[in-house]
Amino acid sequence: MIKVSVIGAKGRMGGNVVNAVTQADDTELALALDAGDDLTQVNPDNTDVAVEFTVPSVSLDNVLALIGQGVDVVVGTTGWTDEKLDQVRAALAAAPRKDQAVFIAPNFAISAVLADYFAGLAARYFESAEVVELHHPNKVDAPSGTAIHTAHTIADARRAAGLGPMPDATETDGGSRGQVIDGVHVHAVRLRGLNAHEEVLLGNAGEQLTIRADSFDRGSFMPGVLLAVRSVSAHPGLTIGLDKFLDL
Ligand SMILES: NC(=O)c1ccc[n+]([C@@H]2O[C@H](COP(=O)([O-])OP(=O)(O)OC[C@H]3O[C@@H](n4cnc5c(N)ncnc54)[C@H](O)[C@@H]3O)[C@@H](O)[C@H]2O)c1
Ligand SMILES: O=C(O)C1=N[C@H](C(=O)O)CCC1
Repeated sequence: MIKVSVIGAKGRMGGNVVNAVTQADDTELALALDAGDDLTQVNPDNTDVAVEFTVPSVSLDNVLALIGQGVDVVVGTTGWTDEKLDQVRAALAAAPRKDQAVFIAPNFAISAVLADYFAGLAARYFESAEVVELHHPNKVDAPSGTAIHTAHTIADARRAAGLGPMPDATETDGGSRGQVIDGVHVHAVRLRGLNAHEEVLLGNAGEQLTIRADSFDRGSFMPGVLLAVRSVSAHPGLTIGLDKFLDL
């Protein structure tokens, strides 16, 4: 049995992870912690893998503390920057165990992982590409971590193909053209009734390809979370993206 502690256990995602870990045959719930709880309770005696779903403002500190406690960590919280990732790598280099592992996924839903992958395959064939992400209005960050990741995926593919900037005659923009991430426009919608959705629009003269992923409920993330829990310890160091654990 894999002993799993959940950080952010009272949250929308953390609560689902508690249930998923309790119900799976090969995992058992160790500690369920939330804001105000002492993370030093989490240690290799009671925990193999800690799963962290909190808020972007606290996630880095939590992950650094968990690394220091000697456990492997699966992270779903958004808000990761290159600087924060470097701090995780440095902490892993100084970790109590030399084979310690941290896994971070912008999105654990197979539909979203594949949408990102397909966008990377398609991007080099199109003049234009934009990302629209649509989420529930309780989400605190915009654009979504998934959309930021997809924008970089598209930009990397365009660079590798030698594509230049996208056509765009816009001269005035009060914000309507969205946030530009790595040269890709990203638009965020917050709407009651939605959960987590992403559309990648790719255009050429006279044609369009749309790649869309919809997570209608948070259960859609749980197979990916469990896959990460089962896989993380075999991948020492920092790994980013569920595609690394899939045979794509
Ligand atoms: N990777 C994915 O597939 C995926 C899917 C859904 C959501 N998310 C991300 O996961 C994060 C959480 O989303 P949510 O909808 O569950 O949010 P939420 O607000 O429902 O839950 C966050 C929880 O974290 C707790 N928390 C706050 N500070 C804490 C601290 N210092 N220590 C421990 N717990 C603390 C809160 O009390 C709350 O219970 C967000 O960043 C969201 O974007 C990722
Ligand atoms: O509901 C959220 O919040 C989600 N956050 C992640 C993101 O920002 O990409 C994943 C999708 C759901």
